Amino acid sequence: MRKPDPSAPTPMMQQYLALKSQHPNILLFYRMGDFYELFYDDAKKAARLLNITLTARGQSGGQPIPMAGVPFHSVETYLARLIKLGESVAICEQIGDPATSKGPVERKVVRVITPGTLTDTALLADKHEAVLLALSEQGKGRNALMGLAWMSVTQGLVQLAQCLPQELGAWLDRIGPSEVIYSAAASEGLENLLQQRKSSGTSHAALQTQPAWHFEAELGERGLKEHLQAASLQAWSADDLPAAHAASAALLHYAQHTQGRKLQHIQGIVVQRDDELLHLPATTQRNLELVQTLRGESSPTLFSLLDTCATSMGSRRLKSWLLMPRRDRQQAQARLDCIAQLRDEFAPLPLWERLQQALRQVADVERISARISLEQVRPRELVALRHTLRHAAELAQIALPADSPVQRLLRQLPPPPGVADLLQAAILDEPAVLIRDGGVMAAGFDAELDELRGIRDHCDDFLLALEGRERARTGIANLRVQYNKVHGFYIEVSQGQADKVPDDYRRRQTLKNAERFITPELKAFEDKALSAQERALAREKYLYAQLLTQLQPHIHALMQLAGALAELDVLCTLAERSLTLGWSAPQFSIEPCIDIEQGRHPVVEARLAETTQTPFIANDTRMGGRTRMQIITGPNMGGKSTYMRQVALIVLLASIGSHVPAAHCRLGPIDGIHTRIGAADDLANAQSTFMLEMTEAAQILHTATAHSLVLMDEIGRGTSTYDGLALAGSIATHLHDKTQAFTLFATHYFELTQLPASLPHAVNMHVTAAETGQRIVFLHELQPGPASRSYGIQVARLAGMPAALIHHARHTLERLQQQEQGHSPQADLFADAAQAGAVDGAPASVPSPQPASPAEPALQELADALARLDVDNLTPRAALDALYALQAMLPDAASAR
Ligand SMILES: Nc1ncnc2c1ncn2[C@@H]1O[C@H](COP(=O)(O)OP(=O)(O)OP(=O)(O)O)[C@@H](O)[C@H]1O
Repeated sequence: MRKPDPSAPTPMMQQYLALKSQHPNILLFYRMGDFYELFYDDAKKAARLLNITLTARGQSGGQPIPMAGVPFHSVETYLARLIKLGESVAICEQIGDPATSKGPVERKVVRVITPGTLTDTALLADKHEAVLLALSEQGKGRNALMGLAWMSVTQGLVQLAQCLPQELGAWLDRIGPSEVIYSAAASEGLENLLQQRKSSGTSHAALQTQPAWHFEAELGERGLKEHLQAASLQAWSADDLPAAHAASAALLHYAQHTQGRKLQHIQGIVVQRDDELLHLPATTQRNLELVQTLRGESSPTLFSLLDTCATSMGSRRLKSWLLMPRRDRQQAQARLDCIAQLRDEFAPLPLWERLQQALRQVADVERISARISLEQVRPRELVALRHTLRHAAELAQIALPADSPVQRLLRQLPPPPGVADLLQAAILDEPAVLIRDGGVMAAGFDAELDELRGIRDHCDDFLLALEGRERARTGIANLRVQYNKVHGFYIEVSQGQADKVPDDYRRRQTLKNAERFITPELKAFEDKALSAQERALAREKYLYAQLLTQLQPHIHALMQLAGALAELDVLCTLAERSLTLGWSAPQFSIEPCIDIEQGRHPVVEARLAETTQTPFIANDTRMGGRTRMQIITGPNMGGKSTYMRQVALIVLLASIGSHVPAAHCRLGPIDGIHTRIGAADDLANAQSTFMLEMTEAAQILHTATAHSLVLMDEIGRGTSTYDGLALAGSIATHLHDKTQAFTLFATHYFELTQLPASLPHAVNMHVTAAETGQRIVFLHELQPGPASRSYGIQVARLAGMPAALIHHARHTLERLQQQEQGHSPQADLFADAAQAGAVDGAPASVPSPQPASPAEPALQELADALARLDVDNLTPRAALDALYALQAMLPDAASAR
């Protein structure tokens, strides 16, 4: 006999390795009793990521096998951490019976959890959509085309797009996927782009490659048709998109693979086209703090201010409206029409409030429906669904004028008939958390279950009744029906009475003083009773599965209902926000314009109201016609950034069909909002602040059009004054002459205020401040014309700089200003450029100083005299005298008088 090889893997390890080979790139959680164990490299990685102990089990090739494990009852916490880190996990369960297994228990990977395919309540935040995106590539060089297909598994809507490779970044910003899958044979360009976005922190999406053959256009088209049960995709305008079809092939395959089943709940496809959506690059999303603050927090943001939604479905929908606004105004106008009606009284409450009260009772129908389809739904979710269906039916009954905008939405609310009744009949009002434990199905739903439960619950009653009947039948007064673990149920009769038992009594056991019998009736009861508990549980599980099957045909209708509820919720929210925050409905025009009266920054306004209770100063914005560019100057802290952002936010809010924080707003066509505001150092990507600044500015110059809104905040400050000034001037001129975008250009370079002299569509604006003594008060009012001076030193003083330092800085400033008055090339930089008509907007090179005019020494004298004046200590009389004296010093004093 051959001796077993001690280094050969054990049967269990063989099983593990076979399973692991099917999931080579992700962590395999291998169930062993009360633990999930990980082995080899998986164990090392998990130990590092989860901070759990790395141990060893057995040996392989003479080496100990690394092992790490997590208890099964707390697995969700560990999974959540891994998913957050972008990892994917295959869950392998024991599916065989350990009692009857020879060798290792049969095991199977029952689900794969990945960042983009989450459906689990415990792993998925209520207000967050986990989006899976598949990317395919078609053609090469000038014919290259990217195909995109994406979905949230809990939403059941596949979205498709095609774009040029250079447009992919904008799409990735727009979609914000949690996970991206692409071909293992992807081009270097695609691989680099994805990796670079990840390493620079632009995207946190997990990246997964899939075999190239998963990206088959024909396969994708067929898959979509199957899901939609349609002969063609023409009705969705999605029939001629081979690259997107190829991506959807991989998308559907991957999603189904992770869920371990076909996705029944895919209810539609939407084709997104670049020219139909507003451009909102990642930088804009970040700079405008739409859903995240610059510090990465979730509040205060525009979304956090808006989101008073009654349901999570509404919150998710609102977020997607904010991040994917459309260019055409039809959709926005339709929403505005709804909001107008929702703001109306619907005695005794405004309509929005009446509806929102009902919506507060509504559960997350979208996710519940998806989980029904994936057979993951929990009993209590079904109870919540039942309640929701009743509320939806009531909402649908609200009498509104026929064909009014809200009525059209309400018409989509009647729930699929019969579903609420079925759920009512099938599920207990307060079922157990998991079907695993039983106690879920309602009484009266299934006769067999009722009987099994009856036996279990009424065992004692039955035995007492039987005892009574048998005593009467036999005439044996001390006959007793009893039970013990060894012999089960029996009828005990004392030895003296044993001869009175009827013929159907079978002897079970003879004791010294008694005989024990069983009857056919008692035997049948025993069979039922002993297994009633187990069988009741098995029956419940069976019935629950049957119920889910019965619900499958209604998924489509439930998903539609979810969509209507979500939309209604967002519209009610926008109506409420507009009333609470004092917003007004924007008007759309076909003429290019951004015309805002009394505009406010909604988030800064809310914060001011909360913290200091100071009012926000509203400002007007008039662009269009002649004016395309505002050069904005003014002191630090004056409100330049706030003003520029408020214009962008108002434009965005109007584009999604919301009211806006302004007294009045008229808006022409807008195709994108581009921003270049401040720069957080991109250390991770080893890009200098200045490099990043220029990269972002370059992107804007390439993508913005005459219909874009561009915000440029202090461009050029990351380099030397002359470089920065020259670049800032050139960029402004390019935006004015070439791009012709609506541009808000804030700058600290006073020289740039000379640009409007040569740029006919540019105007100077400044934020105001007042100085009292050495103090400065920011008025935050936007006024025409350039700022007269900056207040850097006053702001530094406000910031708490030491008094001595401020004093020193004042002196240095005075000296510098005096020198500049003598011979400053900077002051003339743009005047010169303007006169020379600077080619392509580039300011002319630094000009040589002009020959001194004969008046200059006299002016210098005058300036010196002015500087010497101690204005604070002058009496009114002395001040008047000083004024006369100064005037007399003017070179042509005589003519001046
Ligand atoms: N219109 C306004 N009404 C009331 N307060 C305002 C207004 N605009 C700005 N503020 C307040 O002033 C602060 C500074 O504004 P902001 O950052 O826009 O100034 P800035 O001119 O861009 O400054 P810097 O040039 O230093 O970047 C804001 O945080 C806000 O509290």
